[in-house]
Amino acid sequence: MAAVDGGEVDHLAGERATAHFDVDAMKVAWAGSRHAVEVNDRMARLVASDPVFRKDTRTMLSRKELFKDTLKKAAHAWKRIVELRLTEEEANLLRLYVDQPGYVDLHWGMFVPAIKGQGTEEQQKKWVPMAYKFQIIGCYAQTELGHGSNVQGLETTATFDPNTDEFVVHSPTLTSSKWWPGGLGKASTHAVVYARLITQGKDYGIHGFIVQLRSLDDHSPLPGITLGDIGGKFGSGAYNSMDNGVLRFDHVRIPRDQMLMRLSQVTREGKYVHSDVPKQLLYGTMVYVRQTIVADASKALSRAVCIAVRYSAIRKQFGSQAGGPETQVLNYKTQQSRLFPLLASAYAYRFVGEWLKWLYTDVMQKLEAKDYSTLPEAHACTAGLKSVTTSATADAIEECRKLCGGHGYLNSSGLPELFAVYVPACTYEGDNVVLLLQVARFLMKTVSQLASGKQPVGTTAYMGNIQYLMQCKSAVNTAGDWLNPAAIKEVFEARALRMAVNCAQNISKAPSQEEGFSELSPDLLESAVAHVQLIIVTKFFEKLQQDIIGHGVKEQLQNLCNIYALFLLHKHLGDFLSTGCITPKQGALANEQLGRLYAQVRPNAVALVDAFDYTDHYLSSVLGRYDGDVYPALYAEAWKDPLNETVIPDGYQEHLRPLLKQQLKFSRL
Ligand SMILES: CCCCC/C=C\C/C=C\C/C=C\C=C\C(=O)SCCNC(=O)CCNC(=O)[C@H](O)C(C)(C)COP(=O)(O)OP(=O)(O)OC[C@H]1O[C@@H](n2cnc3c(N)ncnc32)[C@H](O)[C@@H]1OP(=O)(O)O
Ligand SMILES: Cc1cc2nc3c(=O)[nH]c(=O)nc-3n(C[C@H](O)[C@H](O)[C@H](O)COP(=O)(O)OP(=O)(O)OC[C@H]3O[C@@H](n4cnc5c(N)ncnc54)[C@H](O)[C@@H]3O)c2cc1C
Repeated sequence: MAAVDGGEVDHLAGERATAHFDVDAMKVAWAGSRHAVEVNDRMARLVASDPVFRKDTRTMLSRKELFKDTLKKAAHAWKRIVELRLTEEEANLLRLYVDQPGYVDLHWGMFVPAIKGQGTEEQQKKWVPMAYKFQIIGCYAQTELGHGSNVQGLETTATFDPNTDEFVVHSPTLTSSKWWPGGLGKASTHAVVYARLITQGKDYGIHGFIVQLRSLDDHSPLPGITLGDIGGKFGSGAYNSMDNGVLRFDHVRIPRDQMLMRLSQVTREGKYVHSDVPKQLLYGTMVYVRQTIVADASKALSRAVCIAVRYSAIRKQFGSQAGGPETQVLNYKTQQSRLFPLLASAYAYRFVGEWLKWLYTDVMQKLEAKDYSTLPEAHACTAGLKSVTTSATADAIEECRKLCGGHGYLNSSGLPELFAVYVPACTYEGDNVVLLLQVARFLMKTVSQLASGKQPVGTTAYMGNIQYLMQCKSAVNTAGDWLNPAAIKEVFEARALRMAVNCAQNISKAPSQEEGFSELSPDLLESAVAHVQLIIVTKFFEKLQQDIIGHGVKEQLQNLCNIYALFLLHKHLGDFLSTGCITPKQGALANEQLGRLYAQVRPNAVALVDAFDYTDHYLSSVLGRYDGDVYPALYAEAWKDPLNETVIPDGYQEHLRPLLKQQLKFSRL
């Protein structure tokens, strides 16, 4: 302890020695089980030890080289999966640790789930085995040039022709071109295409269809199909490994049985039949993926935080008196107050992601039993958590870059690429603002039902306590009182409910519900965020109620949970004050307690990021190396840049030499 506070520990081994908890047990808490630690570790090492999966020069490749490299890695990964007879769990992890976005993400992540979720048993029997053996490659073609968020506004048509028992898929306008689907540009042979179903002259809205795009013999586009890549994207390397595509149909015919018919059918005669299931199940694949994106947020955030914490323990600046050692930047209170809430958020998102996976599985089981009652909550939770965790994670990765100073801006820090790959998560699978407005809509509905005496359940159950929560005053009197979970939960519940009720009251004053919703939408966003943050805080507390084993593990998690909650309270102090949930004095006490908690985390910080159990290969950061040997690695990495392949740069003879020889002179000189 003294060594850390005194700034004498100058390498990571020393940092690890100051930890007050059992790191191996924390690895289990983080991964979910001992089995999960073992399989994660095995797959990460398998990838790290395979030269085909190297990624240290990735940011120096041209787009074409990068794409070819992605194809190579995907094929090699598949070869290893088959050779080693990996289970589905192992195969998913292997792909995760390959860590290069590519067509396989959409094939496994959306194409297969769309067929499983929306196809009949017969359709699943036909298509899923082909997809599982990679005899076909699929993508998810929903978004168009003119519409992404407004799914009901899509323009592609699928018109039933009873004469031939086929659908005719067509792109009637430029804006109806499919635009963005990952894997579509160059790799996919098939797509699940979302189009307006038209039969017997009537438009029945958006439905899914399986459409073959490319020949299975030579990969050329099938007649009537125009397709390609939509062009380079943000950042070097990064998401440019993905072939996001454009696709147009010119009266392309597909058999009737390639309409995904689990939710509704078109008969041989062309009659439209809708099963008695909610039509929102059409959006089921998006709900599934949003749930996986929350788990991904904790992965991305923990990677960035791992890099920033380790480097902050190595990096020293100032503080040297009379030749004494300088201070580790991790010892600066400002560095701690920026970094430790992000560390706490990584753990918070991990646990809420775990819970969301449970919720999703539970909802799916209920749907199988034709109980659709929990669908709105599943939608609100997945949409809200996707939105809040991805926005915060994107901001946090950028903050970690800044926390690493100048070196954080180098590609070799791993942070620029991580940011560029991650930031579109705020947009794909639903723009974060659009999704929060869905949560707000759900909250307004719940509030309006309170008057009729309907008891809210699940994550809105707290709203049932409206009499108390609308008028309660926090009893916090000292900084230490903020360590009481009940005190924290109460103010988070009161804030969320009061914000929702304020919005509902203001909407009710508008000429119409719709106008009120639109006018109040900025406030509704904040109300939705307050509700989602309450869910995250609550699920962290619930995690602490579980059986957590290992010396000191629970105590560390308690600290992180309190940091997460009190950091939010500090950041959104305006909400808590304006709704009268706390007084300014109580706000100041929360901040005081935060400072104390940071001091408790400090000696454990490096061990807390070690518990993520990331290999150096997965982190791909010279700053985040496990051994902390940062400077030689930074120095060596610079020499790998193609610019350093020659001492004299290309272009010297044409452009530098003439300049230096002053053959071009200003006439006035
Ligand atoms: C392991 C591998 C993983 C692979 C992928 C992993 C990570 C991602 C990696 C890379 C990215 C790769 C892929 C990206 C893919 C995509 O982006 S696919 C395209 C995604 N597109 C969207 O998300 C579009 C967003 N828009 C919408 O979801 C809807 O259009 C919207 C909900 C905004 C509005 O729909 P609309 O029908 O107009 O709705 P209403 O507002 O009128 O609502 C009608 C009622 O339906 C309820 N509802 C809406 N959505 C859902 C839903 N998903 N589930 C259940 N219910 C839903 C809504 O609440 C309304 O209910 P009430 O009438 O109020 O009761
Ligand atoms: C990297 C990446 C991968 C993708 N992969 C796929 C894929 O595989 N398959 C696929 O089908 N699609 C894919 N997409 C498309 C993606 O799903 C859409 O881009 C996303 O849903 C957002 O829709 P949009 O582009 O139409 O945004 P827009 O809706 O046009 O958003 C523009 C702005 O308008 C605002 N806005 C829109 N509607 C409202 C509203 N009602 N109220 C207030 N503000 C609003 C938004 O907040 C945003 O600020 C991908 C996108 C990206 C970036």
